[in-house]
Amino acid sequence: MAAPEGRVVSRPQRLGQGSGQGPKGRGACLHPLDSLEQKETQEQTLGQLDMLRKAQEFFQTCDAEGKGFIARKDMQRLHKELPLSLEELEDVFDALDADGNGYLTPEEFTTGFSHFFFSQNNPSQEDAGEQVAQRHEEKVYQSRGNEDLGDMGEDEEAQFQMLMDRLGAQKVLEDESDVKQLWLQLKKDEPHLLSNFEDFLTRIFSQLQEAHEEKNELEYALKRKIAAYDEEIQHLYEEMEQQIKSEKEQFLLKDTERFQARSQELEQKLLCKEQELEQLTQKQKRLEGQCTALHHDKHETKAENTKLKLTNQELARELERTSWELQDAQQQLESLQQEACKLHQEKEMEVYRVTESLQREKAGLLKQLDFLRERNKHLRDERDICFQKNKAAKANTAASRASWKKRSGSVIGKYVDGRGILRSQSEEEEEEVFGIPRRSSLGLSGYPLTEEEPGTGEPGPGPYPRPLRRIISIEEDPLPQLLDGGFEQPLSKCPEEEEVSDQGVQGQIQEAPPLKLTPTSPRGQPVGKEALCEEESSPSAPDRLFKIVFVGNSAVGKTSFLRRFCEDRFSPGMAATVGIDYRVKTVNVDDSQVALQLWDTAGQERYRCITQQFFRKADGVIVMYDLTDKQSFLSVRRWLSSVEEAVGDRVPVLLLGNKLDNEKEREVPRGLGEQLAKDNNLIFYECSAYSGHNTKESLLHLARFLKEQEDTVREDTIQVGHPAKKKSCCG
Ligand SMILES: Nc1nc2c(ncn2[C@@H]2O[C@H](COP(=O)(O)OP(=O)(O)OP(=O)(O)O)[C@@H](O)[C@H]2O)c(=O)[nH]1
Ligand SMILES: [Ca+2]
Ligand SMILES: [Mg+2]
Repeated sequence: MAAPEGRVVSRPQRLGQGSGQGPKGRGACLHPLDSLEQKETQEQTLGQLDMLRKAQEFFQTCDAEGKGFIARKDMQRLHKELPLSLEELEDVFDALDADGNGYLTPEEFTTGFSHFFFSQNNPSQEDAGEQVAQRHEEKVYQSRGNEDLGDMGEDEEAQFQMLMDRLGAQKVLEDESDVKQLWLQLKKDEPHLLSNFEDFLTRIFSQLQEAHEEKNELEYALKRKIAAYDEEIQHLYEEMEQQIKSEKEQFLLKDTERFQARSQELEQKLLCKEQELEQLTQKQKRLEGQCTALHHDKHETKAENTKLKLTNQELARELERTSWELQDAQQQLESLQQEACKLHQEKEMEVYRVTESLQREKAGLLKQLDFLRERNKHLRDERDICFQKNKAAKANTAASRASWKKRSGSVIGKYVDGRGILRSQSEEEEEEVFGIPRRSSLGLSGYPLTEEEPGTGEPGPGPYPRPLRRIISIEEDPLPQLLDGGFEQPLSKCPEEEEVSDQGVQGQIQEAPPLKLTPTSPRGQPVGKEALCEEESSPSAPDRLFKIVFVGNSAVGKTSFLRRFCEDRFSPGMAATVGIDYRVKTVNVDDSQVALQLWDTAGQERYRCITQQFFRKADGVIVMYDLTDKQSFLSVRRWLSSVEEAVGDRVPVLLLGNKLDNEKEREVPRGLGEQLAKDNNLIFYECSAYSGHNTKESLLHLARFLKEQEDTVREDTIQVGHPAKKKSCCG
C-alpha cells in the first residue's frame, strides 16, 4: 500500500507542479480568492483523475494475472501488503462488490474504491496531513463543483452530452458527473485547456473503449472457452455417464442373466428337492402306515398266538389223554382180537369136527335109506306080482321101463309128499326140456335105476338094491346150532333127522335090521362119505375152513366136477342133484391146510329157493355153465344177480365153463366167458370134469384167493381204523 499511497501522494504534487508550470498561469491573473477556489477545483479534478489512475493501478495490482476482474482471493492476497486484517479485506471486497456476484469489475472497483477510499480515510487520517488536506480540498472542490453544476446552463448540458456521445463515454462511464464537473470547471476556468481536456478525454475514452472492447472480447473468449470447456466437460461427463450406464446395464444384464440362470438352477434344484421331499414324505407316510398296520398285526398276532398257545396246550393235554385212552383201547382191542382169533379158530375146529360127524351120520343115514329102499322094492315087487296076476299087461311093463331111462326130477317131492310112484306126467315132460334124459339121484320112486357104467345103457336087473342119497333140506347153516351144544347128541335128534323122521323114515330105520347093503355102483355112493374118506387120509388138521357154494343150470356138470375134484373120478350119466348136497375137501394152499366145504346145489328150477338160502353163509361162489350149451351160459347172468342179491359183491366168484373135452360141440366161445368174467370181476376157467382139466387149478385159485383175503382182513382188523377191503378176484 505504500507504493500506491506514495504515488497517490506524489501525484497531486506533480499535477500541482504541472499546473503550476502551465503556460497560462491562471492563478497569477485571477482574483486571490477566485484563484484559491480555482486552485481548489483544479486540485479536486486532478485528485479525482489521480484517484481514478490510482484506482486503475490498484486494480491492476490486485488483478495480477490480468483476468479483467478481481476475485475474493485476489483481494485476500493483499493481506501481506496492506495493514488490514483478512476480515477487513473481506469487508472491503463485500463493500466493493455492489451486485454481489463474487468478483469485482473495474467499474465496481473504481467507483467503490473512490467511495471507500474517502469514507475510510476521512475520520481517521490524522497523521497523514497531506491526505487530509487533499480530502478537504476535494470536498471543497466537490461542493463548489456542485454549486457550479447547479448554475450550468442547458446549452452546456447539451454540449457536454454531445461531447459524451462523441466520446462514447456512456459505454465507459457509469457516472459522468465527475467528468462533467471537471469539464464545466475547465470550460469555465480555463477554456483553452478544454480542447486538450477533450482530446485527453477522447484519448482516454478511446483507450478505455479499446480496453473495454478488449476486455469484452476477452470475456467473450473466456466465456466461449468456458462454454466450450463446459460443453466438453458436459460431453465427457455425458459420455462417461453413458459409458457408466452401458457398463452398468451390461453388468446388470450379465448379473441378471447369471442371477436368472443361477436362480433357475436353484429353483430346479429346489423343485427336485421338494419332489424328493414329497416322495420321502409319502414314503414315510406309507412306512408309518405299514408300521402301524404291522404294529396292529403284531398285537393281533400276539393275542392270537397266546390264544393258540392256550389252545395248543389244551389240545396237547387232550391229545395226551386221548393217546392214553387210545393206548388203553388198543390194548383192549388187541386182547379182544386175540380172544376173537382164538374163538374163531376154536369155532372153525368145532365146525370141522361137526362137519365130520355130520358126514358120518349122513353115511349112516344113507345106509338106512338104502335099506329102506330095498325094503320098499321088496314090497313093491310083491305088489307087482299081485298086479301082474290081476292084469298081466305086458305093454305096461315096457312103457315103465322106457320112462326109467329118463332122468327124474324132484324125487324128494314125491318122497316127502308121500305120492310115491304117482308122479305126474307133466314133471316128466318138464325134465325132458334139458334135452338129456336124466335120472333122479335118489331112486326113491321105486323104479330100478339105470346102470351107471357107460356102454351098458340098459336098466340094471332087479336084484341089486339102488344106492340112496340123502336129501339135506337146510334153510340155514345147521352148524351154529350144533356148535351150541347138540353136536354130540344122537343123530336121531338132529333137526334134519327129525324132519326126515316126520316122514316115517326114521322109524323104518330104527325098526329095520342093520342090513349091510352096499350100493352096487359107485354113482350110488354118498358123496359126503367119499369125500370124508379122503379127508381122513389128510395128514394134518386144517387151519381154516371156507364154505363154497356151487351153482349153475342143471346138467352143466357141477356134481361131476365135485366128484372129479374130491375123488378124481368121473361117472357119466350122473343123476340130477336133489335139493342140496355137500362135500368136504382139505387142500394145501401155500403151506396151510384149508378145508373146503363144497355145497353142491340142484340146478333145476324148483330148487332155486333152497339154493338162495345158501349164498348168505358162503365164503365163495362157483357159477358153472356148459360150454356146449348156450342156454346155460345165458343163465350165468341170472345166477350172478341172485348171488349179488343175497350177498352183494363181498364174496369172490369163480366162473367155470365145463365140458371142455367136448370141443366139437362147443357153443360158447372162450372169449365170451372171458369177457363176462372181466365185466363182473370174476375168476374164470374153462375146465372138464371128464378129463379133469383145470378142476384142481381153478378151485385152488379160489381157495388161495379166499385165504389171502382172510389174511388181509385179519391184518386190517389188527390195524385200528383200517377197514377191510375186498380184493379183486381177477387179480
Ligand atoms: N362130456 C362130458 N360130460 C360131462 C362132463 N361133466 C358132466 N358130464 C355129464 O353131464 C351130465 C350131467 O352131469 P351132472 O354132474 O349130474 O350135472 P349137474 O350139474 O350136477 O346137474 P344137477 O344135479 O341136475 O344140477 C352127466 O351125464 C355127466 O356125465 C364133462 O366134463 N364132459
Ligand atoms: Ca461486482
Ligand atoms: Mg348135480
